Amino acid sequence: MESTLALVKPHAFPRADEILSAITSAGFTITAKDVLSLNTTRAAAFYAAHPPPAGAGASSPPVPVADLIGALTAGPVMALVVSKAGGGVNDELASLAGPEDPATARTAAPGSLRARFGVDAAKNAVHVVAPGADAEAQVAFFFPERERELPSGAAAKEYLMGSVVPSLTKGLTELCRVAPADPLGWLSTFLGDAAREARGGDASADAEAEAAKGAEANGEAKKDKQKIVFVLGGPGSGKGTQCARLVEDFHFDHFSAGDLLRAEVKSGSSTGVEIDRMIANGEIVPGDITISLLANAISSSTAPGILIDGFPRKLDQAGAFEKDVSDFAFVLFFDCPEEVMEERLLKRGETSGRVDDNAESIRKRFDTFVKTSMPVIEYYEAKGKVRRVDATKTPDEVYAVVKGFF
Ligand SMILES: Nc1ncnc2c1ncn2[C@@H]1O[C@H](COP(=O)(O)OP(=O)(O)OP(=O)(O)O)[C@@H](O)[C@H]1O
Ligand SMILES: Nc1ccn([C@@H]2O[C@H](COP(=O)(O)O)[C@@H](O)[C@H]2O)c(=O)n1
Repeated sequence: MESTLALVKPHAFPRADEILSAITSAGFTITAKDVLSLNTTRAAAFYAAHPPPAGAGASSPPVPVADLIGALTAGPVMALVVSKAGGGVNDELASLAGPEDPATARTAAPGSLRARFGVDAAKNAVHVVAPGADAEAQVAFFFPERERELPSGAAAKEYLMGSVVPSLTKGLTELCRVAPADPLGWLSTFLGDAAREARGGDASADAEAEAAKGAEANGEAKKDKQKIVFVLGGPGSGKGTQCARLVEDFHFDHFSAGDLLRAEVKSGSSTGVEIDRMIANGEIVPGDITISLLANAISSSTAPGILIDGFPRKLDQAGAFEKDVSDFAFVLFFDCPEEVMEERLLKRGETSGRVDDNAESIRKRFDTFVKTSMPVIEYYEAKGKVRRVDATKTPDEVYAVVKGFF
C-alpha cells in the first residue's frame, strides 16, 4: 500500500465530510486523520521544506507563498494520510484534486475537488503532494509518529533476512522472556552487543581501530588486561562497604561513580551545581559526564582488578562504557530489600553529610533504582553475567560470599 498526504484547507473544512467521501469513493483509503491548527511559523516551515511546484501543473502566475500560508492558517486543517494498493497514489490523488486554480479546474476537470470546493488559487480546498515530490516526508511532517511500512522488494527482504532478522528475533525472544521495565532500552543494548559480537569474530582490525578511536577520544587506553567488575545494588545495599574489603584483600582499585560525581560538585566546576541538584533528587546524571570521570580515573590504574561501584545505573551507560572504555568481567549485585536499605541510609545520614541521605531523597533514589537501574541487572542477568549476593546479612557474612567470586 502506497501513501501520500492531503490537507483539507480551513475554508473547505466545513465540507470535509464531502471531500473525504469523494476521496474514498475514488478507491483511496484514509489510513490516518488529524485535525489541527497551524500557526504562521509552522505553515512557513512546511512550505519551506516542501515548496509549492513552479512550472508544469502549477497555477500561472505562481501563487505567492504568503497567500498559501494565509490560507492554511485561517482555521482548522484536516490532515489525511491517503493510501492505495499498487503504485501511483500521488499522481492519482493529484488528478482527483484537479488543477491548482479552481477557476481552471471548473472548466478542465469539473468533477475535481478543487472545482467543487475551491475558491481561488490559495484557497483551493486541498493541498496534495505534487507529482515527483517527497510524499513520505510530507506525511512525516504531519504524522511524525506514524509507523511506516517496511519496503517489500526482494532486495530489501534479502538484506533484512541476512543482516538483521536473526539478531532481532533472538533479541525479541529474550526480551519477552526477561520482560524488563524499559524494553526499548534493553533491546537497544542487546542489539549493540550483538553487533559488537558479530564484528568481533573476523574483524579484529576493526575492533582495534574502534578501541583506539575510543581511547583517543577519552585520552586513555582500553583496560584489556585488568579484570573490571561492575558493583551494583540499591542505595545503601552495602556496595562501598564490600568494595573496601576487596581492595584490602585483593589490592584492587575501587572507583565509585557517586564519589566521583560528589568530588566534581566539590571542585566547583560549572556542571557541579546541576550534578548536586540531580544527586539530591536521586536522578541519574547524564552518562557522558559519569563515563568521562570514570574513564579518567581508571586510565592511570595499574591494579590487577578494578571495581566500578554504582555504575552503570542505566542501560545506555552500560553500552557506552563497553563501547568506548572497556569490557567487563561480571556484575556483582547486592540484593537488598528497601526497608533494610532505608534503615541503613537513615542511620548513615546522621553523620555522612550527604545531600541525599534523607527520607525524601532516599524515596526518590529507590524509585530511580527500580525504574532505571534494575533493567541493567535484568539485562546482564539474562546474559549470565550477574553474581547475586544476599546483602541483608552481616558485613562478614556478605563478604564470605563476595570473595568467592574473585
Ligand atoms: N551488611 C550490612 N549490614 C548492616 N549495615 C551495613 C551492611 N553493609 C553496609 N552497612 C551500612 O549501611 C550503610 C550503607 O552502606 P554502603 O555505604 O556500603 O552502601 P552503598 O551501597 O555503597 O550505598 P550508596 O549507594 O548510597 O553509596 C553504611 O552506613 C554501612 O556501614
Ligand atoms: N552512575 C551513577 C552513579 C551515581 N549517580 C548519582 O549519584 C548519586 C549517588 O550515588 P551512590 O552510588 O553514591 O549512591 C545517585 O543517586 C545519582 O544521583 C549517577 O547519576 N550515576
